[in-house]
Amino acid sequence: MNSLDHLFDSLKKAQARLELQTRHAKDNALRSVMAALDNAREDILAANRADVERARSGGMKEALIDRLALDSGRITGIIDSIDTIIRQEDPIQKVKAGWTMPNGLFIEQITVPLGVAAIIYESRPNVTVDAFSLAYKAGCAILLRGSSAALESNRTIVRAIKDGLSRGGGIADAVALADSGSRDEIDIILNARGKIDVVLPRGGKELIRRVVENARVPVIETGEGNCHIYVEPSADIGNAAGIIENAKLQKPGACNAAETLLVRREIAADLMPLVAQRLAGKAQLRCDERSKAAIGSVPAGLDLRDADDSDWGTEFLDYTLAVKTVDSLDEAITHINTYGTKHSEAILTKNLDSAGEFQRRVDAACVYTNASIRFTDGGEFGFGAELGISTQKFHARGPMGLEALTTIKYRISGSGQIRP
Ligand SMILES: NC(=O)C1=CN([C@@H]2O[C@H](COP(=O)(O)OP(=O)(O)OC[C@H]3O[C@@H](n4cnc5c(N)ncnc54)[C@H](OP(=O)(O)O)[C@@H]3O)[C@@H](O)[C@H]2O)C=CC1
Ligand SMILES: N[C@@H](CCC(=O)OP(=O)(O)O)C(=O)O
Repeated sequence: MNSLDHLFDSLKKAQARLELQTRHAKDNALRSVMAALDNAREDILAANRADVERARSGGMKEALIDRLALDSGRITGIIDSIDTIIRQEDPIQKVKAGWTMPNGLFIEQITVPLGVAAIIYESRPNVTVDAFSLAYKAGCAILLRGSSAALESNRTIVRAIKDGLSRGGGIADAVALADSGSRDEIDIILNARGKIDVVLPRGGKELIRRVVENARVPVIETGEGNCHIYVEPSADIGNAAGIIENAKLQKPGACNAAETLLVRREIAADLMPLVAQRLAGKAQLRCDERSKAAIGSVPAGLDLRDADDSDWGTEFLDYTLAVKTVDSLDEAITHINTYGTKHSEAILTKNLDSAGEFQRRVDAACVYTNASIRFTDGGEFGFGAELGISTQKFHARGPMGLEALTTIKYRISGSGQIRP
């Protein structure tokens, strides 16, 4: 018996009941959770302030504090995302395909919940609500293991969720928080074969390595985002500068922020001065020799450094952008396929052939033409929320919403057939 066994048991029992709930019952329970979170707003903010203070005094950098910190507006956004999930179709018991065999057997492929899920995630309190809401709607019980940096926020949020479920006729045991703050519980989760049906690690390299090397339960990996923007000679310079600024500055601590800009030689002298101007005083540029020269006179406040080779493989998660000049589309694609993490990649171009080649050859979950890679997000894709962004290829890829929490079952109806 380990410290989480009682949770595994109650989650399993709760999941068996949840799987049989109608859409109406699940949506009512989720509506009640919305109200409970709204009622708990001040408590959540107070708990979050304590987490933020602790994180700040522990030296967490500001881009990551921004991920952890809540304010009333963010709480409203979190509550609204539940409403979007409520409005989504029930993903369970959907007939995906059906056919009759020559012997009269009627075979249907129907969607069913994955079962009991566990998610290990970063210091983002919104994920606590997003992961729970998606799981509940998909008929999955969920064990939440958020970062110890967000412990107080998560405890308060999960208390409110359970309260909402109880008041709304839902199944409060379908959600649990692993809250010892110790990483020992992660090892217990990874070994919970037969108790946990799937583990979703959502975080950086070290977490993913530990999970992949030690898990005895099925895993859907998410991964770090070393994401690129590649600008072709035909790109609209004004649009390109706006997209680069957005992809770097809008949320630099997010996995879908841009880390390296690849600029084609022919456009470097036009684009780089504009990029330098837009990022001066806001981000550090780490340029190779040619992109540095293309900036010309350095605008006031620009933090300009020389790039070194280790920058191409670095996810800065900060106000830092590496810049490299490339001579061809092929060089850009090769660079991305060498250093990228198969997350989100963009080409900015008016040339449809280049766009097509980029989208076919770049090996990533999300490939964009002429848009910011910051859109890689379940909410932005219309899923209401996300469990994370899968950067591997099995079961789910890219932002994972309700469908990622389902699998299929074959339902076969006969009239006495036996196999000859
Ligand atoms: N693709 C995607 O969907 C996402 C990717 N990311 C990536 O995650 C990274 C940023 O997240 P970050 O804040 O660093 O989160 P971390 O990877 O540091 O932490 C995430 C969770 O994993 C735990 N953890 C971290 N390292 C280990 C380890 N070695 N063994 C066991 N558990 C561990 C943490 O526990 P604790 O802190 O409590 O010890 C926390 O609960 C970036 O690389 C980003 O790109 C982030 C979110 C989504
Ligand atoms: N999809 C999210 C980013 C994914 C995510 O959570 O990343 P991270 O900020 O690294 O924890 C968003 O667009 O904000």
